[in-house]
Amino acid sequence: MRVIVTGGGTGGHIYPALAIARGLRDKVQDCEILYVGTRQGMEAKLVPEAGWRFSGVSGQGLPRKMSWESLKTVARSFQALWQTKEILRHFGPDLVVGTGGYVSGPVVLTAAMFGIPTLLHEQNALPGITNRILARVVKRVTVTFPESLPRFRADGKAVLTGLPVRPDIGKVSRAAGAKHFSLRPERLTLLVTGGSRGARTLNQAMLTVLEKLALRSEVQVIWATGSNTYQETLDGLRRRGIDWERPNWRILEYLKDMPQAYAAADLCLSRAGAASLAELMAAGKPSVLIPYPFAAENHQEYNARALVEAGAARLILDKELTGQRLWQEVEGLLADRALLGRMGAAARGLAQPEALSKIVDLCLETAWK
Ligand SMILES: CC(=O)N[C@H]1[C@@H](OP(=O)(O)OP(=O)(O)OC[C@H]2O[C@@H](n3ccc(=O)[nH]c3=O)[C@H](O)[C@@H]2O)O[C@H](CO)[C@@H](O)[C@@H]1O
Repeated sequence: MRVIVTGGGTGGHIYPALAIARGLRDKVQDCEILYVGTRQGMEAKLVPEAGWRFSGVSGQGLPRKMSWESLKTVARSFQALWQTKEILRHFGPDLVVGTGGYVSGPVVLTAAMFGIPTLLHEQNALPGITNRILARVVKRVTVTFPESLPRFRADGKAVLTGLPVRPDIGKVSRAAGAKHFSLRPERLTLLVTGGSRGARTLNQAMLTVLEKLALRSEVQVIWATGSNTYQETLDGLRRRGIDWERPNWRILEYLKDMPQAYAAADLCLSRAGAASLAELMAAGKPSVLIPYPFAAENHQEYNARALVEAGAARLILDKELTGQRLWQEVEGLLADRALLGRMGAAARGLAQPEALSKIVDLCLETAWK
């Protein structure tokens, strides 16, 4: 069986696509997978590094206002359609799976036009623009939240599956996770990520948290600042006179090894993108969530509420986030291991461990029926 998976722009579209690729390869003997992304997107680096075959097409998100620059973008989009046609002709897929983000558009659309079976996955309760348009031409749509079903349901294509996470998330032992980062498994560990691109406000607030934690060597920290704000974050630490190169702190641009990072963590501080939340549930980790306030229709806050209501997470709104407020929450939670345990169990209770196998089964059904 030959499958093209496509999705890009941010980790929230890329990792579900990689999870589906892995699920298909594990289930189907001789399954050949090709990942198609843009040459500029995060996927161009992440996907080959994860060991998958990758083909890049031109293009980036479509502009909202017309300008000379945006005309060039439209031209690149036509180029992407042409390049996609060539990729489809050479690879000859039995199925094309799209997980959203700009690149999904030309790839899934062209495949559908050639009569190749197509399946989409939607991560958010409010479907993104690419998936809303593509839903009209694909054979199947799989969704994370029941609330998005009515937006696709008219022709009965949409199925509730949950969000597929990388199969090793939640399967790595604490000892192996800590060892991976050369940390000590018996010590309390804080994991901090601002989604796949980092979060400036969270990074700012973290400076105060680290100022406090600098006095507590028994707490370990793994913090991915995001590539764009790594340097300014280190400058911020320097300005506050905080020596960040410590044996118990790992401050990095990006974590390629989230399964190990979750395994090592006792408490996670995070944005509330749909993939991050599904992973927190799969790993059974307590969290403090700071939703990105400018996500379409404030969907990150909506995403976060389910965990908060189940007692799995605490919520801090971005506009209320200060270093002091974050420290208050972190200090209180780190002091109560029993509470962390209950929150972690509540998170695990929300996980949808069958999401990946449901999607893989639907992929096979879509390709072969
Ligand atoms: C600002 C914005 O609109 N963000 C959207 C974007 O977020 P974003 O791309 O940040 O997506 P998520 O938070 O859902 O997922 C981030 C992914 O990146 C991974 N990761 C992150 C940091 C790191 O150092 N290493 C790493 O591997 C996480 O494990 C996760 O798999 O897509 C999500 C899914 O469509 C949406 O719900 C978010 O609202």
